[in-house]
Amino acid sequence: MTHASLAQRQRGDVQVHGLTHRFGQGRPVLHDLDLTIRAGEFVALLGRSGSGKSTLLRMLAGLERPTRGQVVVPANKAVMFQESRLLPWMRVWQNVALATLPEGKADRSGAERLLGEVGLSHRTEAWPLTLSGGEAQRVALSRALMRDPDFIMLDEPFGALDALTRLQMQRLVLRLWSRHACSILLVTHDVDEALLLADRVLVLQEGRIHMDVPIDIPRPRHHADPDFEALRTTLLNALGVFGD
Ligand SMILES: Nc1ncnc2c1ncn2[C@@H]1O[C@H](COP(=O)(O)OP(=O)(O)OP(=O)(O)O)[C@@H](O)[C@H]1O
Repeated sequence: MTHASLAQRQRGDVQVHGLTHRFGQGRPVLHDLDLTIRAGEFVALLGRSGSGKSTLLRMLAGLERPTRGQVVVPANKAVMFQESRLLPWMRVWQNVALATLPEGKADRSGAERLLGEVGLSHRTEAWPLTLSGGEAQRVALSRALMRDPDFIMLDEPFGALDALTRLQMQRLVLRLWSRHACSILLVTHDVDEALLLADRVLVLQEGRIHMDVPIDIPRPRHHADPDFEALRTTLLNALGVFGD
């Protein structure tokens, strides 16, 4: 292996080999899955409800151990969920700075800088319960970025937001991704969201990768672009939407 490719792997490749998982004695939820996410790549994971998306994300996040197989993930990683999971008794900046506490000190200026990046400079002193849903997710994004992670996992991060806020958040994620040069795995139910954001879209079906589609449309992307529409049809077909 060359120095360059070794450095790249150390910086952030995610590698999954032969991953199989079952809960208890049930049938496998993930079947012998292989997957690579290259450093800096933005991958979206689509799949019908119950196809195993969150289970795969939890394995990558180290929250669940696979029944069988190998998972190699950068040590410096972060996860963000559909709920912001902020601590209500801490101010916004403290919730963000909390991510650095394992290193021993609360980095207030780092937290405030990131809150500025997500457009919340004016809310650093606020209590989480006074935030809108979109603001709370911006705080959660800042917290995820606090330790300058190589790999971020986003599990339906905008699923609970209204359509307009969701569009704003999608644009924000793209900006943050290009600025912070990390890899991202986005779990979503939203085909358009996957197509707007990702370099590559994976379709998970009953625990297997049924489709792996590179999205070669230049950014910024538009819903009405014919290539976008063609890929939307392909992905909706793969999800079985037209078969119901
Ligand atoms: N802790 C658990 N114990 C038993 N079964 C589980 C557990 N977690 C998930 N499952 C099962 O594993 C399968 C995959 O679940 P998972 O949550 O990964 O799907 P998903 O694709 O993320 O679904 P959704 O889009 O609805 O969130 C489902 O059949 C689910 O019932």
